Amino acid sequence: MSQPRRGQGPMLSFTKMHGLGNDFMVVDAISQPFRLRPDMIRELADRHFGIGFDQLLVVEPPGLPDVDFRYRIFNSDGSEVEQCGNGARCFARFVRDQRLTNKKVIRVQTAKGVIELRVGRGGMVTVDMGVPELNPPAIPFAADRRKDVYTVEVGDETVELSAISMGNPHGVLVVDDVDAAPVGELGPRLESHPRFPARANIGFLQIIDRSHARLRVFERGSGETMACGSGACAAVVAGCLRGLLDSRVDVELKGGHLVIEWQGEGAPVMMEGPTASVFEGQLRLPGDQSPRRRKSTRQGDTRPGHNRQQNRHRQPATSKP
Ligand SMILES: N[C@H](CCC[C@H](N)C(=O)O)C(=O)O
Repeated sequence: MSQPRRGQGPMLSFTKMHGLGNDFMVVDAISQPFRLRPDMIRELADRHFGIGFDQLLVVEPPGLPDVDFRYRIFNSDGSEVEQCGNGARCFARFVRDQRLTNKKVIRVQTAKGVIELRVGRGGMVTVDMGVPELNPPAIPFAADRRKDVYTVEVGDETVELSAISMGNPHGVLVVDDVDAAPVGELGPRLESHPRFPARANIGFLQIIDRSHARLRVFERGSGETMACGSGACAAVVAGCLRGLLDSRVDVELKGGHLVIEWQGEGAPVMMEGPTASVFEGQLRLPGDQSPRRRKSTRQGDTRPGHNRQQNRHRQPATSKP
């Protein structure tokens, strides 16, 4: 890991937050200029040489008439993605803490649509995560037709998983014991499996009873996290599709509990959980904000989830000045 370049650019204010230990650097890009290339995001995400976070969340002015903010999400590998459930709850708390709004029902535009955040008491936030997408091409997942459970070859193994999009792609396996689940071995192999052309978040779901479950998630672009909000939503959808869960489920993750509700196909998934604001900080951005010339001229796909390490030529994560 190269040492972070000494900053010569402007100071950037940020807030460190988390939802059940899924942690975020949150930036108000409305009140301050903000440009970060994927390589800079990776440096800041590093838990030894940088700030350390699973995702960077960016608050931008709305791009649609009936929306309060635009919500951009970057994984620790620098890839920009479509959804972050734990991040959405922290986003709602952040924009109120920073006095960017005093609304208690906040509509935000993500890369894949509009979600609604409802601020409750004591840092609790409920998010309408939208209607889950089950049609393979829209997930995206390679399959000749839609099924509740797919059989996927992984090396010389065969696994059964559900494929669901919550705006971002998820694969969900049902296991007997999450503590014994091969998250570290199978997670990365499925995250980058060819049947998930935009990669995927991989959930390992243990059913306790019809209204209680345990879950671990190997996240796309960040590895295993303490919690994954969109992953909990996808897991409950998978459990319901398999006839294993009822419509309201307490999901226990490593970092704590989320309550997920889904009334069935065509209905949105509702997620309720806590938020925490840990500290505020400032950093001096590197002065060199122009896109860096790289030896490899490989042009990567700039769609969410496609920005892998070797693709350095994405447009920097910028907000309109
Ligand atoms: N790694 C995810 C984004 C963050 C999702 C997670 N932190 C959540 O709470 O939903 C992806 O690449 O789609």
